[in-house]
Amino acid sequence: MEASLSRLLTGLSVHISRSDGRVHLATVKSVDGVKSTIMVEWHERDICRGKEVSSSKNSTLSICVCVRKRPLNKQEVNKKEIDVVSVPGKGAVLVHEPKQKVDLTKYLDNQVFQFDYCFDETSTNDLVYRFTAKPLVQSIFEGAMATCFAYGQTGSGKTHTMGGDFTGKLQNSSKGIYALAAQDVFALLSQRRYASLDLCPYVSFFEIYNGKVYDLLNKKAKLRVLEDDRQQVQVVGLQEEYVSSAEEVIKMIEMGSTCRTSGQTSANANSSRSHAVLQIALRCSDRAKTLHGKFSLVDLAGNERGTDVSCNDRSTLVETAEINRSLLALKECIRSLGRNSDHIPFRMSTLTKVLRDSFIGEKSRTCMIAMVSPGMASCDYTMNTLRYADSMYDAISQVSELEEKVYSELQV
Ligand SMILES: Nc1ncnc2c1ncn2[C@@H]1O[C@H](COP(=O)(O)OP(=O)(O)OP(=O)(O)O)[C@@H](O)[C@H]1O
Repeated sequence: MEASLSRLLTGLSVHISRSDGRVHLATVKSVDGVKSTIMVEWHERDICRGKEVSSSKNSTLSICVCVRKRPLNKQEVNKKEIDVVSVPGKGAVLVHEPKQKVDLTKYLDNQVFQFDYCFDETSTNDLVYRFTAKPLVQSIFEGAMATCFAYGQTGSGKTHTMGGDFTGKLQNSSKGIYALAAQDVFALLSQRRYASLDLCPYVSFFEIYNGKVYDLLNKKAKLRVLEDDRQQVQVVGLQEEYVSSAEEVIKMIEMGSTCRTSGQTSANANSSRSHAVLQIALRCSDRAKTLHGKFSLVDLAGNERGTDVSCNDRSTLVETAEINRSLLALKECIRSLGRNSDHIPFRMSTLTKVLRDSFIGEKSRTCMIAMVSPGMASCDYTMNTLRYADSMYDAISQVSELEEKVYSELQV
């Protein structure tokens, strides 16, 4: 993990603020993952200066787009699949796309994409969490509506990243972003600076399948989505349970995930056709339980459905159309958010409707983690995933430099 972290950050240019107000452009020289510190160097009146500073400050960015590459799995290794994805560092990802010239000679077309962060196959969930969802947890204590999406083709690692590891039907959720976020919510709740807010955490967990909402904490009850005349969207009857520990949240995730997959012929195939949404809401302890901040963590449906036109039975076509619509709507909403547009097209799909809070207001914070499979057989899907993420990254005009996001708040 330390090696990955170091590769990700070393060489980056960062702005550091001195206590007297001066700001220097410095370079990250090394990273100490154990002490959570980084060594930075800068030039001051031609003299090279260095300082070890804490890297634990949070980002202030409103939208962050990242890529995570999973390792080749056993099957791919057995089939001697070629790894066509490289993550050289500094937010870049390369796809070595196999192509053929008119004279039939084969060659690799190297496609380069740039994102906020790219995580290679050695990166742990913990590392991915630190750079993606962790800064959003703090933001909900400051009143934000935060959302973290896992996007990608079936089998690319969305559930592994969000929900933790599955062995058969058993799930170990404690290592997924859902659980890591829940643990941090409870850690922050006990901090003195937030204790005075008297906030209570509540959890809901639901899935959206074919444009319908099902409550995963209430026996998969089918729920209606209504919008009132003040444009407030309500999922009528959604169970929202008070939680007193991260362990309780983990139990709910495991229970809800079982409910999500039970009764289906193929658990994985089903999960890839629905969007799962875990929400952690912080409410004031007043009578009305006023909403203070909310974190929505979304494990999206597999995006390959949207491009796969080979299957034409009716239910699959309906599913495909719905997934297409919702992923397109999501892209448009995030692009509009990134451009600070007045119009957010959240009514385009049930997914964006129920997440309306996430796309409006100044306090909205979003993170998209695009998962890619490394094998050559997945190359087209990988390219589609990266193009989708790239169109969001591209649209985020107010995105500041990578170094500013991570370090500009550092005080030396
Ligand atoms: N980064 C990773 N490191 C190790 N194993 C991984 C990683 N990502 C995914 N896997 C493994 O790959 C398999 C498929 O991953 P996962 O179920 O998370 O994919 P998915 O994108 O959620 O698929 P679906 O859309 O079908 O739900 C799982 O066995 C998972 O444990």
